[in-house]
Amino acid sequence: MEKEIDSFKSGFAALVGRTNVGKSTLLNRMIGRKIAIMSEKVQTTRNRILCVLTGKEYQIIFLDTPGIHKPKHKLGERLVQVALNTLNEVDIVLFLVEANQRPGPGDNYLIRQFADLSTPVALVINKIDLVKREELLPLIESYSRLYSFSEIIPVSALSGENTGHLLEVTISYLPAGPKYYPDDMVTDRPEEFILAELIREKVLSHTEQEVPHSVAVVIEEIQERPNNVMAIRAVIYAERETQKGILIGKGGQMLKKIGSQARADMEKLLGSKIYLEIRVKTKPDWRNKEAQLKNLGYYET
Ligand SMILES: Nc1nc2c(ncn2[C@@H]2O[C@H](COP(=O)(O)OP(=O)(O)OP(=O)(O)O)[C@@H](O)[C@H]2O)c(=O)[nH]1
Repeated sequence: MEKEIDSFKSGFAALVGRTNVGKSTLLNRMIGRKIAIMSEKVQTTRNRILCVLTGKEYQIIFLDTPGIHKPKHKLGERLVQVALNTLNEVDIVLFLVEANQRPGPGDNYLIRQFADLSTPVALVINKIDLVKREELLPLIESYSRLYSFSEIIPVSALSGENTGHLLEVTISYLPAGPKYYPDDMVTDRPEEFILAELIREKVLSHTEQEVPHSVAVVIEEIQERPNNVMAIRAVIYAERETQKGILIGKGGQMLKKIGSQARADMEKLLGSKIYLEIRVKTKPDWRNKEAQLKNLGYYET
């Protein structure tokens, strides 16, 4: 195909993969800025995060789909649906797997969803820094037996190895198109979402067991004040009183820690001085109540 230097290319790329394969890390690596939430614990990306990467001749809109997994409750079902709908709307699906793991039931489940897709799917083998080169070939072979991938690209999101190539390949799948977003636009998620995710990230990294996944964060108010100051009010919703207690901590210590670390990240991201006020409330069993899910912003149209 002849390269059309004059034409601008733009389109959508969906990042798909089991939880913890490194989607957020890869997205952040490609965008060059901390947008997606990162955590050691699984299932942290609940919402679809959209990032925009604009180059001289291209614009890629990345959709970071929520970790697809077998749904256990209503929130889970909804997440799977959102993720699958996304795949039909994009120009390329980047299917992320880990170099240090054989294809498992989670991957098979995802690959089965690809069967009805007309979108090209690229197999992106992440975390190649964790394995020896010679281990890659058998892994590629076993994935190739499961699906006919349009591309196979080994990368390390952590070190950045081969992520430039991944970028080039992604661009090659974009159609000629307009610049949808201004150059300086990195994400079209409402600011609230990213701010809430920064708080939830701190909750996840400081709490254990059943607390993290039953927590939702809502930004109630963002107020711009003089001298580049922003005042932000947030609520952390827990399912039970005991969890609320853990989140507040002895003498408010835990909440203080969560707050000051989230604030530091917010200041970095927004370049403003931040006044952050966080309260903790309980909303019993919110995960199974559709109306409450809607209130908490988990339903997208
Ligand atoms: N060694 C190594 N670790 C990586 C690499 N990419 C990501 N990780 C680590 O893998 C873990 C999960 O990464 P995330 O980016 O949070 O994964 P995710 O797929 O977004 O996870 P969810 O949000 O749960 O879907 C983190 O501890 C990352 O530091 C890589 O290329 N090499």
